Amino acid sequence: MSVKRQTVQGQVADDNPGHDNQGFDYSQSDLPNAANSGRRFTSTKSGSIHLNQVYYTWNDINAVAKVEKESFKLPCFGKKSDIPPKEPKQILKNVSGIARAGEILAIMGASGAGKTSLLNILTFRNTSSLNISGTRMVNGVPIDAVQLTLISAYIQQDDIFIGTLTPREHLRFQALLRMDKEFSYKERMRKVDEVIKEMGLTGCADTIIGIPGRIKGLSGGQQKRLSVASEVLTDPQLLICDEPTTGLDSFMAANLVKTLKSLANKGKTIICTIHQPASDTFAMFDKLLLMSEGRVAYYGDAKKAPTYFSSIGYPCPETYNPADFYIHTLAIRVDNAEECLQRSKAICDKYDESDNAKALKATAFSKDDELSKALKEVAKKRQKSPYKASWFAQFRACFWRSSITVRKDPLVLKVQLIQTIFLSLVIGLIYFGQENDQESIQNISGCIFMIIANLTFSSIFPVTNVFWSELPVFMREHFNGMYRTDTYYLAKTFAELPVYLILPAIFISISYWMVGLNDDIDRFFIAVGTAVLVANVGSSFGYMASTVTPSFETTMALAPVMITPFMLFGGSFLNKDSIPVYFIWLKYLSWFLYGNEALSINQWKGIKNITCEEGLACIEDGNQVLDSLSFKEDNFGMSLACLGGLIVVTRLISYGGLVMKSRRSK
Ligand SMILES: Nc1ncnc2c1ncn2[C@@H]1O[C@H](COP(=O)(O)OP(=O)(O)OP(=O)(O)O)[C@@H](O)[C@H]1O
Repeated sequence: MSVKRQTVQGQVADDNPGHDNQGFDYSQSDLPNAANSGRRFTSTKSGSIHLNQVYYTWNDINAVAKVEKESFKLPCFGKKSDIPPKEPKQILKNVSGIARAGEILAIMGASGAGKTSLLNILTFRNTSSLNISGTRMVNGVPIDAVQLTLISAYIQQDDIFIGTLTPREHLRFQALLRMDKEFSYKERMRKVDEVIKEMGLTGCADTIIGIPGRIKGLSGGQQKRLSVASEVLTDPQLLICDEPTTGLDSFMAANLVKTLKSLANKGKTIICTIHQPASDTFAMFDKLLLMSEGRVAYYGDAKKAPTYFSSIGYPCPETYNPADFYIHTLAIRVDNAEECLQRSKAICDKYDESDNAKALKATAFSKDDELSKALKEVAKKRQKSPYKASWFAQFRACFWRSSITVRKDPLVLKVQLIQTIFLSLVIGLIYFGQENDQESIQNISGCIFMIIANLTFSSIFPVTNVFWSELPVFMREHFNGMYRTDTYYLAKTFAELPVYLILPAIFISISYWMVGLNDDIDRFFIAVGTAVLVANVGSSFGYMASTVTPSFETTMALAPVMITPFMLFGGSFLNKDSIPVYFIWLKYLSWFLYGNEALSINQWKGIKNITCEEGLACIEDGNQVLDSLSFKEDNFGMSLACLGGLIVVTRLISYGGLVMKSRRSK
């Protein structure tokens, strides 16, 4: 059979290698060359490029794990000695392949074959620990990480969403931030509706996505389709999926691959790694790249793989799922490693000599200077600012999404509201109906401490929970250039503000009158204002503790330890003037102290004639109460200002922590 083969600079040569080429053949008209007529790509002012067809090729990819020089200290001399470096490990060896428009290429192999490493290299992600050589080209143009992101979408294995949104809300948010500036709001919303239909999400478009273990929502298959839908919104011509069917049952997996197939049929180029697909799923793949021990064991037409394996002495039994057969044949079993390694080597050597490998090597594109220039120009723009939406548009979209979370996440509003009402009633009942007498002095002091402690704890822990559950979403979206850290953080702060205004107000409104605190209405409103400030210091402290610690567990372990000194030096357990000199700095950071001082002044200022039983040493008026606590009336304004200052400082530290977290993830 005559095979038309693409040669360097786009000339076509007739080639008859003597037997059927087992994998693929390209004719010149198949490949998007500069010589082809018509527009091959379009670029927009806002920094996007759209290729009509994407052919992604990679040639002779070699990857070697970087060897870190280790050293140890000799125990007696404290001198560092070098340990001889380990042998560098070759992860990938001369891996070549091509993913072409209109097809799904499946990358398969046993565990440890090198699939993830290859996908990481193809997507320019997580490769800092590898030394890489070889070329990666799109339509014959060598590309870098930024250029690849201009024309491709990467669907990661784990689906990460804000679980309180519905798919429609999620897609709207994506459309607002990821579609080009040229699209109007109406067009974006129309596109969202189109994608919902295209991805088969109509039935669940307005169902909550769900949070595992907390809120029941979409099935695994629906979530995966939503991940694909989020990427399809921007109409990328190349879709790279990391194990899209993992965690799905065979029916859902087949459904998902069907969706990918329909995208391929529209001219998109699809690459996916896949773990042991069922036979009906496998049948939908166009091309197959089988890997073993970091080498290519087969590249070519998926349907022709059985013939190829038969021709090299490994016929797939008729009743066997071909995918299982290839993986078993190429797997390195621990109990029989030597034989498996030899078999893997023999199969990969045979592939290297095969017509497929030769045809792949000979495939070349004519130089497309125009595309190369356009990619460079657009990438340069994107490097300057990766964001498609303006600062204000980012803020608006993030604010909109955070407001939905505030409204719908039970942890943010419902649970906190119930908690607030319950705790304020408990405090109200414990300290119910205080009179203007000697006993009330101690009781009110305890009540004020309880109010501050409750406002603090009920603000810190919900913030911490929500922050850590949202962090992966923020990391991924920020990494993908959807929004800046400051817009996200500011929008979130403003969206949550009503919660930290309303809940402390409810708390004080209930407990204040039950306890019988100062009945001057102005004093009540001042107490509400002070409580709002304390609750906001609490929530800001929650953000700070979360952003400066490395994990949720660490935050939960350290937050109480961090709060305790501020609580101890809050003026309730230890008189303000008795704080040891070496801890004095802590009192200036204690919102317990500022809150206590402000609420105590608000309560006792101007109170005369506190009832006293005859013959006992009594505190006679409010001023004496304040003196006994070492609080000064003049400090009232300063205490409120310090609470405000603490909010600003802790928010700024939290922002810094978030910036550091987002930088580390890159
Ligand atoms: N940075 C690295 N340093 C050292 N070894 C590495 C590194 N990255 C990958 N490897 C090794 O390379 C081999 C291939 O790993 P890779 O994760 O690519 O395999 P895989 O086919 O994706 O496997 P799985 O299906 O189990 O995820 C493994 O033996 C792995 O331990």
